[in-house]
Amino acid sequence: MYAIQEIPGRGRGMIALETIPRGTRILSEEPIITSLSYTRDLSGARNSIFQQVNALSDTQRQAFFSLHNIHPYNNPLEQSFGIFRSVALPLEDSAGDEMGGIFLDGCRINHACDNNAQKSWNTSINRHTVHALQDIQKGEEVTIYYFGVDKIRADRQQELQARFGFTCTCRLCSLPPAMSKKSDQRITEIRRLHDLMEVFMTGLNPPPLSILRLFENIVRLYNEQRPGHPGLSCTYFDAAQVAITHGDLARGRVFARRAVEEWTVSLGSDSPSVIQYGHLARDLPKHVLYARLSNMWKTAVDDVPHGLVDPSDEFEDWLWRRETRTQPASMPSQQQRLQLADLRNRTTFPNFNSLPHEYDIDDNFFSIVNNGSRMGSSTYRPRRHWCFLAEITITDVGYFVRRNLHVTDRDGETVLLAFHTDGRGSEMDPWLLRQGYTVAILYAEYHQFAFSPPGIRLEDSGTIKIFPMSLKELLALSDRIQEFSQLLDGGQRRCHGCGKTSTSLNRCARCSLFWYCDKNCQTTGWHQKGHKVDCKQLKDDDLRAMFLLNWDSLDDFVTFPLRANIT
Ligand SMILES: C[S@@+](CC[C@H](N)C(=O)[O-])C[C@H]1O[C@@H](n2cnc3c(N)ncnc32)[C@H](O)[C@@H]1O
Repeated sequence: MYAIQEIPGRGRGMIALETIPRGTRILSEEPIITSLSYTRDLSGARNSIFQQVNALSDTQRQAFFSLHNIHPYNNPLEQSFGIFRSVALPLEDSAGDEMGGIFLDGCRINHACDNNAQKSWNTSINRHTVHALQDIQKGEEVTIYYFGVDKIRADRQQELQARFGFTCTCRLCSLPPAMSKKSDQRITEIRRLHDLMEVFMTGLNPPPLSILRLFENIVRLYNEQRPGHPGLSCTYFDAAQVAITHGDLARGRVFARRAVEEWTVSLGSDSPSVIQYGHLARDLPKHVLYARLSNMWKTAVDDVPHGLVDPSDEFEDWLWRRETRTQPASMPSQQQRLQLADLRNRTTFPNFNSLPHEYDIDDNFFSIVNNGSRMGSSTYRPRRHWCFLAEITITDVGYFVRRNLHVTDRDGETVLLAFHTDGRGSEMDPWLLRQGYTVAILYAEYHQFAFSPPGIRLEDSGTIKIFPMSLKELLALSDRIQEFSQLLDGGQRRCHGCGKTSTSLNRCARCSLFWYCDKNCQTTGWHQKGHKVDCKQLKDDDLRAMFLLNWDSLDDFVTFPLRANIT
């Protein structure tokens, strides 16, 4: 499959003698010399290596002494140690201790930052393996990545020079500056998301949707960096764990299978990861983490929506629990304009994870003006109004510089709401800053804080309103308004007292949103159907305006008090 050959400017290297398909095991090799870490016992390691060299056959010893050595030496003992330090590859002994080893072919493989093969020590078979990460063409050099994690170009160059004595000229290192910068940005972003994940994971009950979003972004960045990136397997596996800890066996199985597929390609079907997790993917309900944190995402293993094929955009939407994309808002018809807002409408009242990201132009919320190109001087403006609704769950998250709250949306996602307003939150009525009350934030955006998980950075106190009721109560009120206040076909409405529909009902003189046949029905509505409470709440002009505003068309931004914006 391969030959070890001289390659101009790189010493010797491994060349494919035929096309090697992705996932092929190119090499499976035992070490001829091993040593524990020499930093602990330098002279012991040096002597042990030299003894092993002397015990090799003549052919092997000759092959060993022809290996690459970047260290100066005066005698065969120093030479042996220099070679070992220059080219040894990591392995584990049977006790799990980390060691280094010499592999006559494995140690000939050169580095590329966009390597086409993956090296690994396989503890199931005690061999060093190399697998093709992509199809490798006949005559192409087989390359591996000398580091453990992705690094930006400058760091790679500096470390390859310092540790291995060469300047890398691979495709990734030779990209034009703009593309190289983009690649570095992706690598930095992947690292940042991994760090963020660590922060999340140390929390007591990390918000699962936010974590899933993190993994989704990491997978996207890996794929943009290069398809089949070896980091994908662990990310899919982490996503599987999040799904199953919340009872979602269907997605857990898809993620686990993807992880196992990627590991099979890069490590082989006999690798410990594939053996252990392949079994897990087949028997998820028995996993120790199953529903460990909650059962809020409960699904059975086969609960994949009917008709969805993997891969397809719809399948990915389902898998990553993406809010289904809504149609861009168009001008509402006269009939629609007469409709009262439904606070359960997810386009107008999105949950946290469906909010536009502050640096993203989301077609659902923004449209381009000036007809210019996206890169040019054109600007964007919201195409509709939207409002984030969430219940205050913690009122005193750090009081020192500004007021910070924790709020929870209707999907159970808890996020930080940080007051970056002029008064840093002091302009809020303290009586309203209570656990269990509901915040409404106009034009809220998904903000990535530097030192805490994503949340909402509130800049304008005119865009927030707190209603003294729980989110559940607010949504229930919205449901009643949908049922009893909407104009039905033929100009009818439904009586809130007796439920009959008619064209000649009288409306409540106080709130003007509920309709009744007569005094009797109004008394029934007031005392038996809760209108006494609703009507009192609806005295707040802003609450009434939430239902009356035409959210679908935007002439100008609106702020609280909203009443002024109702025509
Ligand atoms: C493990 S050895 C690889 C085999 C080596 N080329 C040989 O002739 O035995 C590592 C050394 O190979 C060379 N090397 C590896 N990757 C290289 C690359 N992309 N460009 C230039 N030299 C490289 C460097 O001298 C490095 O110290």
